Amino acid sequence: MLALKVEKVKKIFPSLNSKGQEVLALDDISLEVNKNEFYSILGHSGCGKTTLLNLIAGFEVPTSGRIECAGKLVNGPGADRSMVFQDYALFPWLTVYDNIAFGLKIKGMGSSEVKQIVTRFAALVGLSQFTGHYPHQLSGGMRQRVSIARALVVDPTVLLMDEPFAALDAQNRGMMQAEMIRILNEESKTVVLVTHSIEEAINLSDVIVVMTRRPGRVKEIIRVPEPRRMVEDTPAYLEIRRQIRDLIAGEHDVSEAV
Ligand SMILES: Nc1ncnc2c1ncn2[C@@H]1O[C@H](COP(=O)(O)OP(=O)(O)OP(=O)(O)O)[C@@H](O)[C@H]1O
Repeated sequence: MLALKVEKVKKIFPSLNSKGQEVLALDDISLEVNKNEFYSILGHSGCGKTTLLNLIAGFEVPTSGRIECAGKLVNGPGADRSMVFQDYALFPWLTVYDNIAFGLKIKGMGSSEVKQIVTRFAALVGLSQFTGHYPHQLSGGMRQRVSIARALVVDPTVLLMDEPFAALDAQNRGMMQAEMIRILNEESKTVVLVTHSIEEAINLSDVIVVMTRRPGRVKEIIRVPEPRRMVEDTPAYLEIRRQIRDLIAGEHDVSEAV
């Protein structure tokens, strides 16, 4: 079953400068993401990865083409798509409990049901002991777990993640990748992740989309042979990493505008 369909999407941004040049950010992007598949988007800086996520989230509108989530046309933000941001975007004045509960309360859910769901997801991300803490009392990795729990409680059709672990040091980053695999094993989800890390994409994904430089187009779609079970430094791992590195390195640095 298709969770997400991106069909021939183009995005042109109006000029930000006095020269009046519009920016063709994305061109002819088509993707079909099945339920419970994990997609990663890789590509050079400025190729439109965040723009693609923002279009799927409904924060931006495509110039042409269409996006469907579970068969429904995306025409604005919705609870069927939640986003995890690099900078966590937590509410600093709310406790971990209230940050996680936020989307449920907005839906008007009663407090006993909210408590049941928040307790379950706080445990899922390993924060049961910290529900009374405020974000400033947590490490970066813990804040990102709150952000992931907050995104998951509303049971989105698609979880969108924009470089969620980029602000973490290498050790925490590795830990969060392992956590993500554990969470997805317990709570199957359709995910679209934007990352700059080839290794992160290989470790987490079923499918890796390599984009061209701007205007961002789909350059190659690669299926990971053993999703979430690839062992680093084995020949299969090194081969897929080489393939992706070559694809990205093969993109020349030419700026284009329309
Ligand atoms: N609101 C906007 N108005 C004008 N141009 C924009 C806007 N948002 C993005 N762009 C341009 O669109 C292109 C794609 O930007 P985007 O942030 O999606 O790239 P990215 O691949 O996510 O980059 P990075 O990896 O550096 O985060 C860039 O040239 C950017 O300057």
